[in-house]
Amino acid sequence: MPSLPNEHFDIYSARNVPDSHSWPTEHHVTVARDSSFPVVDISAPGMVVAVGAACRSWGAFYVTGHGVPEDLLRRVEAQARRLFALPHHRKLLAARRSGSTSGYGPPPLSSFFPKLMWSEGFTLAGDPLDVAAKLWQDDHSLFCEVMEEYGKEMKKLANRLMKVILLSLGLDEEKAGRVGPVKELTRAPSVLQLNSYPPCPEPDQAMGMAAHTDSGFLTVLHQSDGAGGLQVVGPGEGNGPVRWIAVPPRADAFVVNVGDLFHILSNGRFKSVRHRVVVNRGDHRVSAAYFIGPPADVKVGPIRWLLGSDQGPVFRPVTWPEYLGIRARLFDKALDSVRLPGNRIDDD
Ligand SMILES: O=C(O)CCC(=O)C(=O)O
Ligand SMILES: [Fe+2]
Repeated sequence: MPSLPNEHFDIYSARNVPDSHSWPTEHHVTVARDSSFPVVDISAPGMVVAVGAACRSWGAFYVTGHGVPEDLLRRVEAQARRLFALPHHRKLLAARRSGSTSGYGPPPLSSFFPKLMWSEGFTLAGDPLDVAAKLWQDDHSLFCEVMEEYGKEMKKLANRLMKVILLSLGLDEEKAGRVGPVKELTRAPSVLQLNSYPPCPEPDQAMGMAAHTDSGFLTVLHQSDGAGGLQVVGPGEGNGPVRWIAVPPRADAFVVNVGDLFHILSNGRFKSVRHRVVVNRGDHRVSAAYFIGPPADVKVGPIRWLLGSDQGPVFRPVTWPEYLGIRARLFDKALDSVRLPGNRIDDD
């Protein structure tokens, strides 16, 4: 594991980027702002169509009108910063163990890359106390309260978003409520990933988080104010060079990403968005990514109401853990490996 103490290089006090963290330059291609990156106010009339269009073309959008109190966002960020400010040896007390999702360590996707990333994270899967009690003996109640409150708000928002997105696929209210994996969302695990990207003396050489798609249904991401760093691949991938588009922080918005399981559920209609994080010289960025997915025992396949005589299922059904197992072996070839032969995706 890259975070073993004897291999530890402290990215918080680094004066240069060592070879272990130096990424080849093809990882730093074209970056542009794109004013057509979708912004959807989910409290506004007519937003169902806008959400659907965003999921099809970008697989990501800013969501505003979400109702999550600003004050809670500030408290989450403050607690995340307090966590990352702990000395490395203390953080290691909550190190992510193999076979477990929770805990401290490099980004979970690190094992797929030969170079180390300029970030670290805490994964809170289930009760935040499991992690917090290892770090603070008496002083964890505020951290836990804030993360639990945030988890509840995120679950509410997630359910709302899932419903809207299903309506955008043309399902009526009754059918949207009957889609198996979605109906079961209330017993789905909550997974919150807190990420820390310290300032980097040579940002062009380092990588905050390498390009990937998320595995679940949706990710709801809050990023701290400042220089930003999140980039997504814009529409039109496959026709010419990849266009990495910056998605800077907005105080009034979360970024929503469509993940691989929603790509499967929508039978390929929605794009599972490739994204990455670059770092900067002056700003210590933190983010909180809330992952929404089905309970472990629920199989996810294309929604049957989306299938017809001219459109068969493009993917075979998989559970989330099964899919994570496939990703652990194949990483970005995982979706292809659950694709059924002979069916293709219609591009809208
Ligand atoms: O920090 C960010 O903006 C993105 C984090 C992310 O992509 C992830 O945790 O999967
Ligand atoms: Fe991600």
